[in-house]
Amino acid sequence: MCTSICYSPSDHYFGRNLDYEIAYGQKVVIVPRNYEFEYRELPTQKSHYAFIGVSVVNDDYPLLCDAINEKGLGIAGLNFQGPNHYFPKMEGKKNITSFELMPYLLSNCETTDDVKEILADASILNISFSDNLPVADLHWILSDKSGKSIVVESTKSGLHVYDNPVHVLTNNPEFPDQLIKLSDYADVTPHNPKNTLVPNVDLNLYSRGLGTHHLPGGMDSSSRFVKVAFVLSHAPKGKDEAENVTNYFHILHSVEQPKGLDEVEDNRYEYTMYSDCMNLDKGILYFTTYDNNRINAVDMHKADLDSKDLICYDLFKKQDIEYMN
Ligand SMILES: C[C@H](CCC(=O)NCCS(=O)(=O)O)[C@H]1CC[C@H]2[C@@H]3[C@H](O)C[C@@H]4C[C@H](O)CC[C@]4(C)[C@H]3C[C@H](O)[C@]12C
Repeated sequence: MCTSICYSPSDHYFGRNLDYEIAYGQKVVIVPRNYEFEYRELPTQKSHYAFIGVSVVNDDYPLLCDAINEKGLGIAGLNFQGPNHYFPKMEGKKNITSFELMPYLLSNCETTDDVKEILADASILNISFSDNLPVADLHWILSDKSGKSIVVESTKSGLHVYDNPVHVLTNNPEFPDQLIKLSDYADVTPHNPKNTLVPNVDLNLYSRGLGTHHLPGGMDSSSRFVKVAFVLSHAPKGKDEAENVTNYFHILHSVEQPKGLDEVEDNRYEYTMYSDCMNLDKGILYFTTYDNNRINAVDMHKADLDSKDLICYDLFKKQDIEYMN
């Protein structure tokens, strides 16, 4: 399972929990403006907007998991196995493979409105990056620094772009169905509940937090969608960058998966491998990993963004405990 959010207290903070059981050797990667992109069915691009994200690098190609560009547009790919459907090459359409979608949009768009325009005549092409890598069944959340979010899904009925008023995405089912399920929890509240059950009886509200009694807590996609939408929508605004980044990670970590709870096959468990937080306004990527709770950061504007070569930083680190005595 994975969860992605955009939190907008003043600046806009975008990112995700990547929950899975297979490590692909992801790194933090900066793709500078003059790194050349060759597409399968679109013209080669010698220069474009720069971006930063988490990526697998294969044959010097950035296979992105999530990233933001220098104009403040963010995108993350989350598993969507089942409803997902990609297409063979279609005449009269922009044919974009699933692994090209992120670099193509980040290279060419500043806002989610630009993305809607560019995808109006697009189709996702069913081609893998190489014979030894499977096609990833994904849907995508995109957010921009004006505070808008959208979701892109390719299903048998075609390519769909939905406005995302809750700024949250998890996995199945399709996005409109996830939104509908929020109604089942419309009365969940941070306040202690009013007794409307037996108003004539003086109930002993025996605990704090009873307004969240019905909030789901499962690892499944729908439960995480509802829980993180609630946590995000009630999150406080911090007074500075450090406070906002701290708030952001508390929101995402409210739906993180510890090892041992989500068995995907005998004795093999999905867990939250990393969580990232990308400031869309400042171009800084913050991250924590399963084994390292410290918040690490990479600022894209401190790198040479006019370079032609990928710039990589380690993502997975050892635990870093500050012993006090
Ligand atoms: C597994 C990741 C999604 C995490 C997620 O949504 N988990 C929920 C699982 S489930 O619903 O409960 O089954 C996805 C997100 C981005 C994906 C990667 C990116 O698409 C980049 C390449 C694309 C290649 O085709 C496959 C390797 C790959 C490196 C992908 C591996 C894997 O599919 C990733 C890492």
